[in-house]
Amino acid sequence: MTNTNKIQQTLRDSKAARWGALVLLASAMFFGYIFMDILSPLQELLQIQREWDPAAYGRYAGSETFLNVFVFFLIFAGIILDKMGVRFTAILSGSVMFLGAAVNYYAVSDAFVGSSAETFMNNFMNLPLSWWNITPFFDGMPASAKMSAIGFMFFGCGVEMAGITVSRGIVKWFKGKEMALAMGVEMAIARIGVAVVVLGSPVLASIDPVSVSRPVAVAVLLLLIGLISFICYAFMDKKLEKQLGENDEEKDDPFKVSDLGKIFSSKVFWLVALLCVLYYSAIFPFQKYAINMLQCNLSFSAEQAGWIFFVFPLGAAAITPFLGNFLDKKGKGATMLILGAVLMIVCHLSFALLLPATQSVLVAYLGIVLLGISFSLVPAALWPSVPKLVDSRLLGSAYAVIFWIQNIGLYAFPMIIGSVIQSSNPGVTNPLEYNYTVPMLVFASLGVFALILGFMLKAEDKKKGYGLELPNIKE
Ligand SMILES: NCCCC[C@H](NC(=O)[C@@H](N)CCCCN)C(=O)O
Repeated sequence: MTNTNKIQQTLRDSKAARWGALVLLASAMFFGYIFMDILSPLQELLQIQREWDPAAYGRYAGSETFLNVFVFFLIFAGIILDKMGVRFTAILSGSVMFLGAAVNYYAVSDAFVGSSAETFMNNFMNLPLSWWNITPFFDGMPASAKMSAIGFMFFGCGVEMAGITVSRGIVKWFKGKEMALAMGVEMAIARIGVAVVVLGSPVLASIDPVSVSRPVAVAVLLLLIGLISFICYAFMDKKLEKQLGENDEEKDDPFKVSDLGKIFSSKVFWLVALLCVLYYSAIFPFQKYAINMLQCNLSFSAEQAGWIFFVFPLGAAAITPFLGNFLDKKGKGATMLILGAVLMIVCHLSFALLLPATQSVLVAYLGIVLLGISFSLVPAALWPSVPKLVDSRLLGSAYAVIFWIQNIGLYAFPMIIGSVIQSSNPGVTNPLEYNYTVPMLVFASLGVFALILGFMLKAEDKKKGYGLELPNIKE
C-alpha cells in the first residue's frame, strides 16, 4: 500500500465498521418503530381500562405529527442536524424519543390514576371537538389520553428527527458504496418492528393481570437500549470524523441557514417532496383503516384481518434490501418510483372495486402482496435518491423538509379518510358495515398523482442529468 492510500483509508472503508455503524443506527430506529405503534392493537383494551373512545384514540394517534407539522419542529431538526452533525443529533433524538415515551407510559400506568397530574390534566385544554380544533386535545378527553398525547407528541419529534439523522448517517458511511442496500436494510428492520408489535403487543398486555401499560413499559425500555445504541454510534462517528479531518469537504464550506433557499428553489426537490407526501399519504393512513376495511369486505374478525395485513410489513421487509441492492448495482431509481406508484394504484383500485364485488380472500391477499412490493420499490428508490439531488451540506435539512411535507399528509389524510367514510356511508352506525369504495378511490387517486410526479421526475432527470437512473456503485 502506498503512503497516499494509507492516508485515505478511514473507518468507513472497513466493511465490518460501516455495517456495524448501520446496526447501531438501525436498532435505534427499530425500537422507535416499535413504540410508534405499540398502542395500535390495544384500542379495545384502552377503551375498557382507560375509557378512551375512538375520538380520544384518534387525537392521541394524531398527536405524533402535531409539533412536527404545526410548530415546524422538523425544520428545526434539519437545521440542528446540518449545523451540529449526526452524532449530536442522534443522541438528542434518542433522548427526546425516550423522554416522550416515558411520559406516555406514566399516563397509561396505574400510578397516574388518582394522581395530581390526573387532576391537572382533567382541566387542561378543554377545547370543543370542532373542525377548527386541530390540537390533540378536546373537552371530555380522558386525562390519561391527554397526558399520553403530550408524551407521544414529543416522541414524534424524536422519532422523526432520528429518521432524518439515520438517513444522513447512512449517507455519511455508505456514499459511493452499498448506500441503497444499507437504507433498504434499515427500513426492512423498521418494518419488522411494525410486524412484531402487531402480534407482540396484545400478547404482552394479556398476561395476567391484563394490563395496557405493560407493553408500553417494555417499549420504553427498548427505547433506552436504542439511546445506548446511538451513544455507541457516536463514538464510531467521532473516530470517523477524526480520520476524515482535513479531507472533509463539508468543513471548508459549512452549512448556513440561508442555504435553505437553495432547497426550496429546486424544482427536482419539490418533485421528490410532493411524490413522497402523495405516496406515503396512501400508505400510512391506509394502514390505520386497513384492518377495518378487510373486516367490512370479508366479514372477518379483527384477528383474521390482522393475519392478512401482517403480510404487508413483512413482505416489504423481505424485499426492500434486494431492491436497494439492485439500485446500488443497476440504478433505475426513477423507474422504480413509477412502478411502485402503478402497483399501489392497482392495489387500491382492487380494494375499491374488486374486493367488495368478489369478497374473495385471494383478491385481498393479492392486493396486500402488490402493496408490499410497491412499499418496497418506492422507499428503496426514494430515500437513496435524495443525495443525488441535493448538496451534501444541505442533506439533513433536505430530508427534514421532505419529512415535514410528508407529515402534513400523514396528519391530514387519516382525518380526510374518516370524513369520507362517514359521508359515503350515510346512516351506517355499525363499524363492520362500512362501504370502503370511495375512501379506497381517494387513496388510488393519490397514487395517480404520485405516478404523474414520477414521470415528471424521470423527465427532469433526463434533462438535467441528476443520475437517478444510474447505479450508486461505480465499478
Ligand atoms: N431512515 C428513514 C428513511 C425514511 C423511512 C420512511 N419513514 C418515514 O418517512 C417517516 N417520516 C414515517 C413516519 C411514520 C409515522 N407514523 C419509511 O418508509 O418508513
